[in-house]
Amino acid sequence: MTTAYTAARQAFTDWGVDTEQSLAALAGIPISVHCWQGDDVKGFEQKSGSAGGGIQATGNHPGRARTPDELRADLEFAYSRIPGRHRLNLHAFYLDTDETPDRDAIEYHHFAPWVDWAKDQKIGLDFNPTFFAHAKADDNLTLSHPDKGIRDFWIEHGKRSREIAARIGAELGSAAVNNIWVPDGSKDVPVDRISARRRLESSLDAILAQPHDTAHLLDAVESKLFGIGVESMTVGSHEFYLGYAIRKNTLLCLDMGHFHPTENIADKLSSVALSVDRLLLHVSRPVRWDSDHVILLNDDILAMAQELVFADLLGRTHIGLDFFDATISRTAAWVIGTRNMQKALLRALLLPRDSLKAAETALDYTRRLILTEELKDLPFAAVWAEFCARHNMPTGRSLLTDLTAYQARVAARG
Ligand SMILES: C[C@H](O)[C@H](O)[C@@H](O)C(=O)CO
Ligand SMILES: [Mn+2]
Repeated sequence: MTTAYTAARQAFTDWGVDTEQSLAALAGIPISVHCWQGDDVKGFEQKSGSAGGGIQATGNHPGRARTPDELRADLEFAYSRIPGRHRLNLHAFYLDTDETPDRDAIEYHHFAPWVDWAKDQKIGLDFNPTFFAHAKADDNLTLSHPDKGIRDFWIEHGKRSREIAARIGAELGSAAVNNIWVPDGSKDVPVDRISARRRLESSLDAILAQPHDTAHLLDAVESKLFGIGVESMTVGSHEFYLGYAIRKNTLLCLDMGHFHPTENIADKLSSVALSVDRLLLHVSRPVRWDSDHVILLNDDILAMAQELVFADLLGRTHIGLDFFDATISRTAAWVIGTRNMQKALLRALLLPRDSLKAAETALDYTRRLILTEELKDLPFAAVWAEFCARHNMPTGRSLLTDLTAYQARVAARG
């Protein structure tokens, strides 16, 4: 225990906060790290083609992972510099096999090497069907496509993804969150929105018809506002999926890049939490659009973490990350982004929430303001440093050295 932590512990104790309790709570919060930051959302199918679907990884920093083994090596390094025990969020087009199944023919054995690896790493796995980066998604329509043949192809992909995710959850003894996001939308103003939305709803119903043990599989649906090439209408809008999640009892995925730039996503948590049982977050940082920038320890992330803690939502929220920056080291992006989410959660856990809530309940907004501003000077960093020390994790210059050295080792990949 460092002297800085001892002093910090006393400072928080003076505010009625037990830092040991906060550290223990943080250690129990898994973050689902997204595989697709490691290779710029390209996947490992033996097919060409960009991500499409209105998402875009920009940049060409050397060192992109090109194979499952390279991606797992990068992930192992990243997890070795992130305190705590976490999860991997895997997309269906990251299959690890010499076979070349089409999306409607994927099977569990195509992902078994990932499950074996997750067992060795003692991490959980989450899953995502991949409804983009495929010729049958070139119209930016999949589950809502007017052509039944195309819808049936994607429905089969969705069904198989659930089967695979459920098997993964059973194998690892930890429910896999299977998150459905489709890029469906239109570049220009449509004239028949409701038909597209009825087709999407019907396709989702077909995918979700097969019941699964929620100890193995948790179904999530992810809304969006727009994408590149689908600027005028997204079939799976927030309103569509909020209603769908309530009626079908699925998780609702809120991605921080999927709303108008002025919207406060943290504010949505307590509202949707009154109607849906469980939530999935894609913590991201939009810059002018859904640009998927690496998250900073900024007000948006701090507000998200504070809502999770103050509204007591940690127990029913799965925290996933979603950003892909190809202009920097991809392993550094994972490490910095995940640690920033942890820092934000720790800061929220270290706040005297009862005192803050009491001031608000008493309508004593002066006291609330004095508290919120004075509390910003508390020694949060010393408690974070203690958390890292207890997990034998580097900070500051030694973290910089480690991240730089690893990137130098993979840069030769080109
Ligand atoms: C790769 C993911 O499915 C994708 O990022 C999705 O979650 C999303 O946010 C699309 O904008
Ligand atoms: Mn997302």
